[in-house]
Amino acid sequence: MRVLVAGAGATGGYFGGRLAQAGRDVTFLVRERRAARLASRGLRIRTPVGETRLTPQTIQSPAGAYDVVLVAVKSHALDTVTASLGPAIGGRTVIIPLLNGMRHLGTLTSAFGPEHVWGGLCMIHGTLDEHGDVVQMTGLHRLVFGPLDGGPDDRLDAVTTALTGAGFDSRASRHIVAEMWEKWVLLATLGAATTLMRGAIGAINAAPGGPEFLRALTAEVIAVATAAGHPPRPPARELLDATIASTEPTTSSMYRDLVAGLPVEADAIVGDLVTEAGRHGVPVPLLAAARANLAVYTDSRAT
Ligand SMILES: NC(=O)C1=CN([C@@H]2O[C@H](COP(=O)(O)OP(=O)(O)OC[C@H]3O[C@@H](n4cnc5c(N)ncnc54)[C@H](OP(=O)(O)O)[C@@H]3O)[C@@H](O)[C@H]2O)C=CC1
Ligand SMILES: CC(C)(CO)C(=O)C(=O)O
Repeated sequence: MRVLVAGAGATGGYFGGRLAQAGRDVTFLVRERRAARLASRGLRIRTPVGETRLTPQTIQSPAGAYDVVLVAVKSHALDTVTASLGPAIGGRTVIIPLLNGMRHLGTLTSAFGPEHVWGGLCMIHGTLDEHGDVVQMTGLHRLVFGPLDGGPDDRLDAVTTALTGAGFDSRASRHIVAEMWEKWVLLATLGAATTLMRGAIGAINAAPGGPEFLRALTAEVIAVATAAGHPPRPPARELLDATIASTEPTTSSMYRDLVAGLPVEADAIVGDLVTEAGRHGVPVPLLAAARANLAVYTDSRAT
């Protein structure tokens, strides 16, 4: 199976790199500067247990169809990458986005049709270092994917074979929309809390009023997801409760971006939940404050 990974950043570089390392036919769709960096340094992946260096196949525009396209760009790059993907999409191509939030499903489905777009999510604490090398900061590395309607799909077995057994946790799901919402709830809580408080979950829990703040924010996010028809199921609730109670320096990719002065996915991760809350009449003062905080940050970057 030919796999195209659009974006060779923290997530695309990690999961695409691991697939390539496992001998899968992987090509990265990258822009000029990233292509030059990958050509000179290779794709280096640093993990808590060691470092790998690969020589990745890269292209700057697709010239033919792929069987699987993993979309691994930030939400602000989605329109541009979507516009460039056309030639990569053949009759049976499956597009699996790794983006956080849900809005990208609409963008991809409008551009390519529902028959091509599956759901997907990844769990990793990843970043790029000053050399552009991929850094997996903890042992977490999970990929989940599946048809949006959960129904049978004659491409599922081949896609599953292509994306599993490559040195990270990976599985197909018949409930991918529920799993994406559950991940969104977790990530929005983490992202809103850490960016608003400018600190990790452990530091927030050590602050006076910090645990109460985290519990109140979590309750808001769960209330929105529940009103939208996607209440997190018990295992997701348990993970969320454990995450917000943590004393560890747990952060989110949005927090790491903010601290680095990079653009943040404010609308896709937090803003859309506030909009959803408004639609259902759910009061979300803390989430709204997190959205305002991110808007101030975004405006300050522009000036
Ligand atoms: N990092 C993490 O820990 C996690 C991130 N996520 C989610 O995954 C998604 C991707 O995030 P992440 O991998 O961290 O982001 P990164 O910023 O690390 O990587 C995104 C990559 O996309 C590339 N890109 C942007 N526009 C284009 C384009 N038009 N064509 C080709 N490549 C392009 C950028 O390359 P260039 O160098 O050219 O700018 C960059 O390398 C986000 O939605 C994020 O929320 C999910 C789980 C964990
Ligand atoms: C849930 C978490 C923290 C890990 O995958 C994440 O998705 C992120 O940091 O963007």
